[in-house]
Amino acid sequence: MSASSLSVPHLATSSAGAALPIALTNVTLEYPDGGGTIKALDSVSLDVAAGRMISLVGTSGSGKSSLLAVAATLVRPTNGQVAIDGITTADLKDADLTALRREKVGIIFQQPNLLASLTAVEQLMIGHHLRGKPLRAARGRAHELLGLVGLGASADKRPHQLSGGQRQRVNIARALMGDPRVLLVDEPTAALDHERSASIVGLLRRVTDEFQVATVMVTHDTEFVPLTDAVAVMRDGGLSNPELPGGAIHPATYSKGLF
Ligand SMILES: Nc1ncnc2c1ncn2[C@@H]1O[C@H](COP(=O)(O)OP(=O)(O)OP(=O)(O)O)[C@@H](O)[C@H]1O
Repeated sequence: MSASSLSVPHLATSSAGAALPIALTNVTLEYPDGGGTIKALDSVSLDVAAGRMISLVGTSGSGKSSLLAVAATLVRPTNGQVAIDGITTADLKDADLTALRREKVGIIFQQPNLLASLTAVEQLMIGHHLRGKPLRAARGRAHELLGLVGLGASADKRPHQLSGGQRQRVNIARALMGDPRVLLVDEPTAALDHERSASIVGLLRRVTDEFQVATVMVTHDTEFVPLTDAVAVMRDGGLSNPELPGGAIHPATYSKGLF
C-alpha cells in the first residue's frame, strides 16, 4: 500500500499558527515475525489540531492499536516522524520521551485500570504524588475534574462502588490531570451499554472542545462517529478511503454506511 494521510486542521484561523498537538509523518512500524517482519503501519501521516476529534476505525488487525501506540510514544516507529506539540520525538532519550508523554499526552484505554484501594479523587492524584508534586493543588484540580465529568458527588467512592460508565469517567478525568495536548482513546465504550456509551463519547467531545485537546478515538461504534470531526479508516496498516483523497471521510457519510 502506498503512503496515506489525514489532516484535521484548526477551525479557527486564530490558532492556525500554534504547534499541532499531534503530527505523524510517513510513519512505518514493523514487528519481527519469524525470519521476516510484519508491517503494522505503512507510511501513515496523520495530524490533528487542537479542539478536533477524530474516529479511527478499521477491521481487526488493520493497525489501529499500532497507530495509537506510536502516537502515544509508547512504541518508536521503524521509520517516519512523530511530533507532539511541535516536539519531534525521534532523537529524545527514553527518559525525555516519558517526560514529554506525561506532560502532553492523556491515554484512555477501554478498561479503566483503576486501583481497587483508592477513591476516585485519589486515582487522579496518585500520578502527582508519585512524581513528588504538591498534593494540595492536585486535590483541588482532581475535585474540579471529577465535577466536570459528572462525579462531583462520588469523589470518595472506590472502584467497586462505581458503575462501568462512572469508572470510565474517572479514567477520563485522570487523563486530564496533566493538562494534556493530546487525548488518545482506545475503544472507550467497549464495556458499556448503549446509553452509557453515548454519554462517554459525548463527554469526550465536550472535553475536546473545552480543553482544546486533539483527540484520536479508536472505535467500533460507528453510531457515535458523527460526534467527531473526521473519520480515519485503517486498512492493511494504511489510511484507506475510497471516496476522498487524504483519508478523510465526513462523519455523516460514514455513519450512513455510504463509504
Ligand atoms: N507485538 C506485536 N508483534 C507482532 N505483530 C504484531 C504485534 N502487535 C500487532 N501486530 C500485528 O500488526 C498488525 C496490526 O495490529 P493492530 O493490533 O495494530 O491492529 P488493530 O487494528 O488494532 O486490531 P484490533 O482491532 O483487533 O485490536 C496485525 O497484523 C498484528 O498481527
